[in-house]
Amino acid sequence: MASSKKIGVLLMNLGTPEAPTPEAVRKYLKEFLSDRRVVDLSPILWKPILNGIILNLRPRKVAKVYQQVWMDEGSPLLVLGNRLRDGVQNALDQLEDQYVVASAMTYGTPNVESAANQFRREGVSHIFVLPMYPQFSGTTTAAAYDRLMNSLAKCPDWPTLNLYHDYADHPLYIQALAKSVTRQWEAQGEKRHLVLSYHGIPKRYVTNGDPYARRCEKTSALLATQLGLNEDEWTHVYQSRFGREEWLQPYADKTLASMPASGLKRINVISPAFSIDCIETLEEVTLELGDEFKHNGGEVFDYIPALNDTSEHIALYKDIILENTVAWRDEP
Ligand SMILES: C=CC1=C(C)c2cc3[nH]c(cc4nc(cc5[nH]c(cc1n2)c(C)c5CCC(=O)O)C(CCC(=O)O)=C4C)c(C)c3C=C
Ligand SMILES: [Fe+2]
Ligand SMILES: [Fe+2]
Repeated sequence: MASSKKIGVLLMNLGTPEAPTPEAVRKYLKEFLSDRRVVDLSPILWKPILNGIILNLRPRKVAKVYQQVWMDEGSPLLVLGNRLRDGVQNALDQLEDQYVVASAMTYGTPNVESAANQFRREGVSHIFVLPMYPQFSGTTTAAAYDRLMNSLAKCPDWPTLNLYHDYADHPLYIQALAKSVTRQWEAQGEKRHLVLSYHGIPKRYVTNGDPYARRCEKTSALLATQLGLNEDEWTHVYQSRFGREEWLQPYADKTLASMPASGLKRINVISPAFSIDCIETLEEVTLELGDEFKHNGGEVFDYIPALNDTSEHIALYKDIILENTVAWRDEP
């Protein structure tokens, strides 16, 4: 007999400003950049830099960038993330009426408290938490879990929880990325050198034990194998450097600037660390890195979109969810 137990699925992502305005961006950056998982410097050192310099200069500049990518319904990270959430809910509903899929951001809204209220209303007793980061990092996945635990710290009773680690090497994730690449190659009528550009983190974090770089390298190697690429047909880089210390290398901007001189003038760029397109992919990769490449002699640059709400992405999330909740489904 089918169980009547309700299982919650909590999709967690980073967070995004509520509006493309300097005020909203300031509020967002203040919360995000005050998290010591993200910037681990001593608050005595970091607070004056954050409050005195960054939060005075960056919001106006970054708000203009958000204005360039903003959608009618809101920030791309939120809008496209909601579409994926709805797609996953529909896919699960076709199997059984047992799952409630909600999304929450680590910073800003919707937050874990609003998701918890939805779960409570729907009688959810078991929650599978799926951070939307394919490669685990303390700066993202663990920060999401810190946020969840802080919320639960005030709770006298807990749901049963299953916290997912990551899916950097999940076969359906690699297949979904490969499908995106081949779809792009078919549409453009040629196969090009493939740049895999990941969001960076400070190199020191990896030296101190963050597995992120290792997980990114794993994804790249598996995708290259899946696509049958030789070593000289793909390049692994890190983008989004922030601040003065050394971040993971090779840097995307420097690498792309040097490619045309070595004969690589027609490229595709994919950003596997982003499950959903956002300011970092729509502006930093598509516009900034594209310009950098072309200013240095590059001829053709095309970004391959994130998996967003494609059927392959929905199938991947559905598979992860079903596999990790199988024991709960059959409980009386
Ligand atoms: C300052 C340190 C930062 C670390 C470490 C970092 C890690 C990290 N971030 C993502 C995913 C996203 N980052 C996004 C935006 C963003 N990231 C940083 C800084 C760090 N990220 C900043 C300051 C910003 C805001 C924009 C800016 O001011 O430049 C986003 C997009 C949010 C959006 O609204 O669109 C995502 C997603 C990963 C995966 C990661 C490490 C693994
Ligand atoms: Fe970031
Ligand atoms: Fe950036």
